[in-house]
Amino acid sequence: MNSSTQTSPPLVVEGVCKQFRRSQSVITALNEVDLTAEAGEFIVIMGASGSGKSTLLHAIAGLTDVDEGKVLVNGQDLSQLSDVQLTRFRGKEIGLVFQAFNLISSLTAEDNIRLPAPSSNDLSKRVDQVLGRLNLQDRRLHKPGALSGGEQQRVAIARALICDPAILLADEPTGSLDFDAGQQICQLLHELSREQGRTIVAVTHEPNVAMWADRVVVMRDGKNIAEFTPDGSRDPQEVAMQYQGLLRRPMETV
Ligand SMILES: Nc1ncnc2c1ncn2[C@@H]1O[C@H](COP(=O)(O)OP(=O)(O)OP(=O)(O)O)[C@@H](O)[C@H]1O
Repeated sequence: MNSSTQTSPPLVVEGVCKQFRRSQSVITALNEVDLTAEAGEFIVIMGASGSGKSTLLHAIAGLTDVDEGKVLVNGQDLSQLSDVQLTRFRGKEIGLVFQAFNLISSLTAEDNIRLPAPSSNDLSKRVDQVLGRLNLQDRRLHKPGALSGGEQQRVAIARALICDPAILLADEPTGSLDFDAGQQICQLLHELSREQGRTIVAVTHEPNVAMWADRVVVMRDGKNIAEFTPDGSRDPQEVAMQYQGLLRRPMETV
């Protein structure tokens, strides 16, 4: 681990570029993206389809190599790690949550949560803590098929938190949920960032999700062109107006 671990922000993205080659064409998915996230910040990334949101999240998770620039998590430059080191580092420092939950259907909620954690003397205590915090104690022995969508996503978040990662990344975390369940997940992410000083970065299309963020980063054509701070009124229309206003501004003024 890098010696600057103690003082570095949990997440620094510096000048990251990523292109994909498709037969004759080259697609610029990320174009010199810079982003710093502090401990306890809940950041939401919004942008039109194809603007590079998922590619950025994957680059932060070390799931996608970048062509230029670097991603530092807790001071560690991901590009300096071998594949084995990166897998180990990701398991410890980066929690991942997906739209489709990605739980193992044959395992109970408790065993899904336990899965990524190396066995240790205090693992059972940690599992109990996480189950308790996510209000899942009475669901611990249920398999995913016997859980609601919101409960499944809470299990997925518990699994992402079990190793106490520096950052939690969520790709459309409410995309498979109805409105109420989605709002509960947003509130939970908001509370986790506050209570635990956890840095959370979520990708979404929905103003209903973005309104819970400390900071909304707006992406267009692979570039984070602007950002704004929701005013705390939890008004999705207000967030949608701010977002659309920034998105419509000509490139030279943003
Ligand atoms: N593996 C890949 N191979 C080729 N092109 C890709 C690949 N992944 C992403 N792209 C392209 O890169 C651009 C950015 O894609 P990305 O998935 O990051 O956008 P997004 O903002 O997350 O979109 P959406 O909201 O639809 O999920 C798009 O033009 C996409 O087609």
